[in-house]
Formats: sequence, C-alpha cells, structure tokens
Amino acid sequence: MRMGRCSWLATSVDFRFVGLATTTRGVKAASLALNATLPTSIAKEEKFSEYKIHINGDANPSVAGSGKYFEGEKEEFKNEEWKERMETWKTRQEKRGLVTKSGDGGHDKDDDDDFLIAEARQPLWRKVPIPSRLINPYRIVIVVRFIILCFFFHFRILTPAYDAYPLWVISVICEIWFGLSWILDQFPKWCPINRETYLDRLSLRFEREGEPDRLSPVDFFVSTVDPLKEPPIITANTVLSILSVDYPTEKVSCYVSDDGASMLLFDTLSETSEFARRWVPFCKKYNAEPRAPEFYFSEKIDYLKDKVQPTFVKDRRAMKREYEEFKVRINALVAKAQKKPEEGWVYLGSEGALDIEGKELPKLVYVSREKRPGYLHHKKAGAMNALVRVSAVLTNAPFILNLDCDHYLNNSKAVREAMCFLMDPQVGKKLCYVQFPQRFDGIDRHDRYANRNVVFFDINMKGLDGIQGPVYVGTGCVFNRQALYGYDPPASEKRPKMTCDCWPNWCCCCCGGSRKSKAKKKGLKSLLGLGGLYSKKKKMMGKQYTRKSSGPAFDLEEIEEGLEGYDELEKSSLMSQKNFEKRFGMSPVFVASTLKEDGGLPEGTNSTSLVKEAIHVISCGYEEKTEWGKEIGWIYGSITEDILTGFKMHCRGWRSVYCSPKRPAFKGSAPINLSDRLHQVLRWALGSVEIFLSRHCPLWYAYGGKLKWLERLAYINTIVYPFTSIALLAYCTLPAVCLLTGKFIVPTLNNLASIWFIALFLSIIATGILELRWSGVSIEDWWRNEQFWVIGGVSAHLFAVFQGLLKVLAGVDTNFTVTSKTADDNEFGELYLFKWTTLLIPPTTLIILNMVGVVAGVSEAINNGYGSWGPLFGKLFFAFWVIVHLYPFLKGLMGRQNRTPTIVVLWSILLASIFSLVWVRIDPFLPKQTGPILKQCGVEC
Ligand SMILES: O=c1ccn([C@@H]2O[C@H](COP(=O)(O)OP(=O)(O)O[C@H]3O[C@H](CO)[C@@H](O)[C@H](O)[C@H]3O)[C@@H](O)[C@H]2O)c(=O)[nH]1
Ligand SMILES: [Mn+2]
Repeated sequence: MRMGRCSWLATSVDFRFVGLATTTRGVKAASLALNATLPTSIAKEEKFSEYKIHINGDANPSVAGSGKYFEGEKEEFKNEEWKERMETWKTRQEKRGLVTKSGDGGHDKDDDDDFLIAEARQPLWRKVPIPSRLINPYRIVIVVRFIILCFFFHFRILTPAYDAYPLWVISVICEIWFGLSWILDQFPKWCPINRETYLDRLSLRFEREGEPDRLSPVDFFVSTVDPLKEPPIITANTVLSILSVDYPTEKVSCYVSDDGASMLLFDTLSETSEFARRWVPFCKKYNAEPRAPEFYFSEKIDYLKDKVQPTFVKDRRAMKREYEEFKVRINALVAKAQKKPEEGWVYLGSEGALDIEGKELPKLVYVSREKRPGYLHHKKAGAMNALVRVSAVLTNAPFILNLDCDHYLNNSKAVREAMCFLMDPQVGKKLCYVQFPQRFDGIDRHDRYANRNVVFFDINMKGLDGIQGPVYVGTGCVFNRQALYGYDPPASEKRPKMTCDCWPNWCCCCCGGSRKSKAKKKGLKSLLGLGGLYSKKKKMMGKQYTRKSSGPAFDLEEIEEGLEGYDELEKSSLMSQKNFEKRFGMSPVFVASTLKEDGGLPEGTNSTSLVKEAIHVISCGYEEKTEWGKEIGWIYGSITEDILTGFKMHCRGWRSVYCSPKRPAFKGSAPINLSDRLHQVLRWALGSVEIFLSRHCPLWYAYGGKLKWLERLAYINTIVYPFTSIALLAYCTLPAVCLLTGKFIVPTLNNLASIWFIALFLSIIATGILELRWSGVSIEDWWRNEQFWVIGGVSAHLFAVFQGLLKVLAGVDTNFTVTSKTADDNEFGELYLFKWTTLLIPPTTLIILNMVGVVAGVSEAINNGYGSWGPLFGKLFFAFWVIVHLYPFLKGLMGRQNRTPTIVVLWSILLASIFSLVWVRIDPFLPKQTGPILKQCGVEC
C-alpha cells in the first residue's frame, strides 16, 4: 500500500486515531474531557469513532463572564495608548516641520483629533521604489549582457572545435541551457520594489478610542507531524509566541495540526496553555521580544536596556525559572511518551480560561485528523486543508496565518504588518496572501550551505513583488481565506472574465469554461436558495443590512430549515446544494461559512454541535469526490505544495504582497549539516519536478488567464531548475576531461572572439555587483548561493530529476522526509554531523576528477616546457571554477574530525579512476606523451 511508505504512518500504531479536542479560550478554557478509545486492530476500524468528547458546560464561557471586566481593563489601557500615540505623532510632525511649536503651548483637543483623523486616512503602506541611480544601471547592464550573450552564441555555434567535436557539442548545449535559465531567472527581477507599512495608522484607523476594535480576526495554523524530529518544546515555543501576539486577544485563534496523532503533543499543548497564563501577560506587560521563551531567554543582549519598570528584573527572573520548570515538565512528557500505552490514552482537561491577571487568552485548538491505510493523506497539504475546514467551522476568521512548527513569531506586530495590506480598502480585497521572508536562527556564521537563502528572499522575491507578487514559501504567510476557496479575485469594474484552466483560449469552449468564476459563485448562491432566505430574513428583521458585497448573513438553522421543506419549485436549489457539496464536501456548516466573506460564525450556533461538525470535516473520507486539493485549499500533487498553491492563486488573477519588516517577522530553524540540507533541497527539487510533470506545469497551464507573463517566467524557473543539474554535471566534468585529454571545448581564439569572451565575463560580474547594490545583499551571501547552486545541482537536483521521472513512470510515491529540528543548545554540533547518503557520490567524484585533472595537466605542462602553459591556463581556470564551487562540500565531507566515511572515498576514487582510465585509453593521449617521455632524460635538444 502506498501510504505505508510514509514513515510517520508506519511508525505510529495509533494512526487510525483521530481526535479533535477543542478548547475555547486556551486549552484550559473549556472544561473539557477527551476520552479517546483507540481501536487496536484493523478489524475494529469501523468503530474508531468511539472516542467521546465531553464538554462540560458551555465551551465558550468567558464571553459573558469575564467580558465586562476585560472591556474595562482594555479601555483604560487604550486611553493610555491613545495618548502615547498622539505624542509620538506630534513629535514626528514637528520633526517634519508640519506642526509649528507655537508660543500658545500647543493645540486644543479638537485640533489634535482632526490631525489624528487626517493621519488615519493616510495610506497604510507605501511602495518604495529602488532609487533609479541603482536600478537603471542594473537594467542597462542586463540588456547589454543579453546582447553580448547573443554574439557569444553566434561565435560558439559557428566555430566548432574540430579536434574535440563531441566536447564542443556538449559544452554548447550546456551553455545554451545556462543562457535560457539565466533569462528565466533574470527578467522577473526587472522591477524590484520594497514596501513600507504604517502600523500607527492601522491602529488609528481600526482601533479608535471608545469604539470596538475593528481589526480582522486571524486564525493561526501550525503544522507538526513527528514529535521525535520536531521536539514538542519547539512547537510549544511557536504556540506561545502566537498566543502572546500583539493583536486583540479575542481575534486570535491558534490551530495546531498533529499529523502524527501523538498524545504527546496534546499533553504538551495543555501544559503550554497553562504556562501561557503567565507568559502572555508577562510579554504584554514588558513588551518582550521575541515572544517565544526559549529564544527570549537566550538572547545575548542587554535586556535591561529601555526597561524602566522596577519590577522587571524580578519578574523576568521568576519567569525564567518558570520556563525552566515548564521545560522539565515537557521533557518528562517526552520520556513518558516513549512507552506507548496499548489501550490508548485518556486525557482529562482542567478548567481556567483566563491568564493570571484575569484577562482572556486566545483560543487554542488541537487537531489531529483521521488517517487510515488506503486513504491518501497528502502530507502537509492535507493537514492544512483539514485545518482550513476545522477553523471555518469553529472561528472562521477571514485571514489565516500559517506556520511550520518551528517558525515562531519573532516580531509580535507581524500580523499588524500584514493587515496594513489586507485591510487596505483599495487593494486588500485583491490580495490572496502576504508572504514574509523566512529567517533563521542557529545557522553557522558563514552559512556554509546557504541555508539563509538570502539571494532568493532579498532579490528574487522583491523582483516578483514588483510583478504579481511573491511565490508562497510554505510558512510565514497570511492568507485571505476566500482565495483558498478557489474563487477569483473581485473583478475591477469589468465583467468577470473566465479563467481558462488548461490550454489556450480555444479549448475553453470544449472544457466548458471555468469552474470558479465569481459569476458562478453568485449563481450558486442564488440557486442554493440562500438569496431567497437572505431577502426573507431581511424582511423579517425589518432593516437594511450594512454588509456590503459579501454573502448573506443567515443562520445555520435557517439553511437547514430552508433546505428541508423544499417544494417542486425549489428542486433546483437542491441541485446546487449538490454542486456546493461536490465542491466543498458534505458539511452544511462549512458551506455556509464559505459564503461569509468577512468571516465570523453564523448566529445561533452552539459550540457542542460545532465541535461535532469539526470532527466530521476532518474525517479521512471527507474530501472524496470534492475539489479539495484540486481547485481549493492547499493543492495536492507535489511535495512542495507551497509553490503549487500560490501558483493556482496567481493564475486566477490574485495578487500577493511581500512584506519584510525590519525586525524579522518569523524565525525558524534550518538543517545545518550537509546531508540534511541536501535532503531538504532534494525534496524541494523533487516537488518541482512533480509539478513539471503534472497538469499544473506553468509551461502550459492557464494561458489566456490572468497570470502575468513575467510571473509565469518566474514560476517556470522554479520548476525547471532541477533539470539544470544535468547540464551542470556535464559542464563540471568537462574541465577534467579537457585536462586529461589535452583538448579544449573552444578552438584557438582570434582577437574578436576573445573580446566576446571577456565582455561576457565582465557583464556577468557587472550584473552581479549591481544586483548586490540595489538589494543590499552581501557578497559573501551571494557567493555562498553560487556555491550551493553547484553543490545542490550536481547532487540533490540530479537525484530529484530521476526520482521524479521514476514516480511518473513507475508510480513510486514520493516521501516527505521531515527535517529534524534540534532543541539542544549544543552550538553547531550539528554542522559537523555526518550522515552517509548516496547524494554525496556525484559531487565527490567531480572534485576528485577535477583535482586529478589539474595534477595531470600541470605535470604535463611542466614536462612540456614553457610553451604549453598558455593553452593550459584556460583549462586550469575552468577546473578551479569547479573546485572552488564545490569547496564547502569538501569541507562538509571532511567533517569536524577530518574524517570521511571510507565508503564515499572508495566509491569516488573508483569512479574517478575508471573515468580517467577510459579517457586515457580511448584517446590519442598516450602517443602525445612521446614528447614528455623524451624530455624526461633532462636533455634539452
Ligand atoms: O506529512 C506532513 C509532513 C510535514 N508536515 C509539516 O510541514 C512543515 C515543514 O516541514 P520541514 O521538514 O520543516 O520542511 P522544510 O523544508 O524546512 O520546509 C519548507 O518547505 C516545505 C515544502 O517542502 C514547506 O511546506 C515548508 O513550509 C517550508 O518551510 C513542518 O511543520 C511539518 O510538521 C506536516 O504537517 N505533515
Ligand atoms: Mn523546516
């Protein structure tokens, strides 16, 4: 069975268990008892649903009980904040010279209010174009480089090296491929932009004094799968950073997906929510940053700087001790969890909805979807879709922020940054997501394996932001929920155009057009009879609804009522109910939630039935015969689900925004040892190959749609790059071959030809330098990126191409190998960790081959005397180019103890020597040796 291949499925005995334990207002908030009865054999599978969820009393108790108290607190706090804001605003205006400090001692309150209102009307963000003195030379050089490249190819193709014909053919093919991939990579960087946000205006606009807070609610998703590779303390830190985010508490909900169905994580979360009761108020009181305790306490900065409250030192010390105790408790859980009780677990929650100061805590929900053998679970994408549905049923926030379990919130205002775009009245509705760059902790100082990916995050993504928006990278991304439901963005004025899915326009007619246009959505609404209900309700209420453009506000009961007693006339509505179910699955509650564009739950629902519904929408058969993973939610079919999901949205005409605040919004961990890093890169590349071979390949998908062509180029680049590895492998072998055979891929150059070579070389350097100048990326980061491009290319990408083909031809399923996240503070011990993997063979062989080549070439030149150094120079340069790029790899191979596993050395030496021998044999290399042999006598004739 295919699913059996997934390690996490095979290792957990309890994969048939699915539990959804929800706790409102913190895990402790709802007094909850989850009684999970785990079936022990497949035969009992059908009875798996025997687990019970008891919710003692109202699961949402804090709303009425503590609401008043909280409101009072908040108002006081708000007034304080308001004054503070006014002050900062005034000083800033003074600096700008807009407000004159007049002798009368300032303005009266009315004046201030006017200023604030005016300020609140200002845009929430601004495009900051790259200064033209930086960007224009860059563009000119790109054009020049392009022209030079054309002349270069003209020369290369028309002047073959006749004595080394095959070498010449191979090298020219490789060069053409490199040229094409340069175009794919370069032109999407044509008009990069930066953005600036104004958080104070956001707050002035949506958090007015004396009015209810109007910021949009956000559902946070955290995905985890393997508690051994992803230690619970890491997930706990991510969750704590979310719970203490600087955002209105009642608008934050955190959903943790546990794909490993481990009670360990459940227990960890309940401990975490207990700890949050102290941690959250501490963070908010002292404005702690970052709000993940592990990282907060290990910051090596003067934590007393800017702190004025006298209690701070005492509180911090106490907090630190508590965190250490918390860690011990989690470790105890981990130790206990290693022995799995056969008969299952019983978990009993306890009470408490508020933090120690009596303030509300955000909601925390643990979700473990049902998994069974025989069902495809679609890895992370499947988990995220389960969360989309659960959250739609339980909170239905209009925005969703998704994070890997190790990506904690490093900037507590990150969500506000995103809201500056998403709540913007002009562009907000057209944005599918706001992507933040991925930043990392715990990477070695020199970032040996280019883990930081700076070139991608600070150059390519900014380029894309100037076109249609950055690609989605899987984490640190705030989504517009409507975009996840497969709808088109709201059309601007014009009649909504149909988006074609497959081949150019002409086949649209035969495909039957689009499945997801806004027009159709509206049609469905009215067909479903909801329109009718809506107007009925409007009449009943006797007042006009203020909700603009969005779906009808209706009660769940009403839908059900409405759908139950249908007469003949309303048969068609039932038909379209079927349509909706085909699309979203059999959950009226979920379907109803999708129509609420501004989010929120239907009125008059009770939490017990919602929890029941939530369990229903995560059952493993739910997605069958629906469009989940095909047209809606996270898209299936590639283990880099992120690229595919973002791509579908861009094809529909959505725009995305790249937001990189000064203080990094999120931080994660990265695999810092060579083998793990190569495996990660292998997974990404494999995912790209999967997309390339699927119906969603950007080369042919969705023409005639709304995908901008430069954006398409960028997407093509992200899925064809693994194929560059073949050219790269050939090109890295060439110098060794040349050195061993004494031939070269280029015939002797005349003056004009050498000009093209030099010009190309210079233009490559010039684009590099100018790119670094506008982006602010350091030369070291750029160089690491170049090196890793070669290392990854000749190992991971190469394997990805073959595995991808194997998948298509032989149906071998691809595996999502989760990257280990270490929790220990052992500084960079990981860097030197060495794990044997086949991925190491090709680069090792290449290094040895080139070194042998250099030695052979140099010794031959020594023997041949002065005259032969000239032609050798080109070849040596070429070989050094390879060796220098592979240098970090060589270092990784040596490990800390300078020890490399014998098997790698053996294999590589074997391959390298076979290869050199073959060349020596079949080549007129030996006859040429007559020269050197004669000279060996030492007599100059
Ligand atoms: O069956 C699975 C497999 C993975 N995950 C989660 O996916 C996330 C990413 O896994 P990780 O091993 O850390 O992969 P990375 O290569 O570090 O992740 C990058 O690349 C992935 C695509 O390969 C994206 O999904 C991630 O968001 C992105 O950070 C983690 O939270 C996992 O818990 C699941 O929820 N279910
Ligand atoms: Mn990761």
